[in-house]
Amino acid sequence: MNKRALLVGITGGIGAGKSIVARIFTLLGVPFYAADDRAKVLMQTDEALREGIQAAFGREAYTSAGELNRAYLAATVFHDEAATKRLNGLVHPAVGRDFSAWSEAHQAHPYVLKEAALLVESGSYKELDSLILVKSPLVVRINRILARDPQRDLKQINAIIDRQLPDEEKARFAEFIIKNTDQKALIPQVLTVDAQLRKKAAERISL
Ligand SMILES: CC(C)(COP(=O)(O)OP(=O)(O)OC[C@H]1O[C@@H](n2cnc3c(N)ncnc32)[C@H](O)[C@@H]1O)[C@@H](O)C(=O)NCCC(=O)NCCS
Ligand SMILES: Nc1ncnc2c1ncn2[C@@H]1O[C@H](COP(=O)(O)OP(=O)(O)OP(=O)(O)O)[C@@H](O)[C@H]1O
Repeated sequence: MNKRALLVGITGGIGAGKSIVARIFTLLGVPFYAADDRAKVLMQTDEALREGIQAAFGREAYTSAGELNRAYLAATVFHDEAATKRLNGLVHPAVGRDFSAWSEAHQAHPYVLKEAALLVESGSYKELDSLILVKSPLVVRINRILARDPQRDLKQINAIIDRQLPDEEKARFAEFIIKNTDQKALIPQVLTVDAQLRKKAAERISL
């Protein structure tokens, strides 16, 4: 008998709508781990990680007040594939450890959700039981990010897109696809996926 909560990933390219979809799951009572947000907290609070980031990217990676200098890091890494890889190599292991501890504390639920832009790229989807891909047309994503992130220009958004796998590649690893376009309502799609995941979790327990 396996009573462990299913580990479910939710991924998608920049601006696809992962966070908005994840918020609907949280309204259904599903525990939710926002890896991109946790990454920033860990970059701030994990001393070994801070030192690694400063050694790789210089003292400017943190402000004089000790805050993570996101604008500097974004400008430094996203236009440079090797630099992005170096940052990922420092941050992703710390996030992996943090997620393991978090998911251990939520075992009583049928399933938990881990949201991250890079679940496929980082290979961490292999440690999950299921993957949801949130998809939106590229032009819609770009316009949403231009509206959401005034600090980012089109050049930086395109650089970020270049650092991520295209949806067609990600879709090969996804069990569920949620389409976030103006043509398709999100809530019914989330309800369908939630019902299927609860069924999958219940079937595992009865095995
Ligand atoms: C470089 C940082 C500080 C820039 O912060 P900023 O607030 O400007 O951007 P934000 O984090 O909101 O990222 C914007 C979008 O870029 C994409 N993105 C973020 N990190 C990466 C990355 N390493 N590679 C490719 N795309 C990325 C995501 O779609 C994300 O939503 C930040 O993105 C970061 O710390 N990235 C490394 C951590 C990471 O890999 N996070 C993602 C998975 S855990
Ligand atoms: N269906 C929608 N209708 C209206 N606005 C939307 C819709 N989906 C997403 N948005 C808006 O588009 C922006 C991007 O969505 P969201 O932050 O959920 O994307 P994300 O995939 O989490 O992006 P990132 O990878 O950058 O974190 C947000 O401002 C969000 O409110």
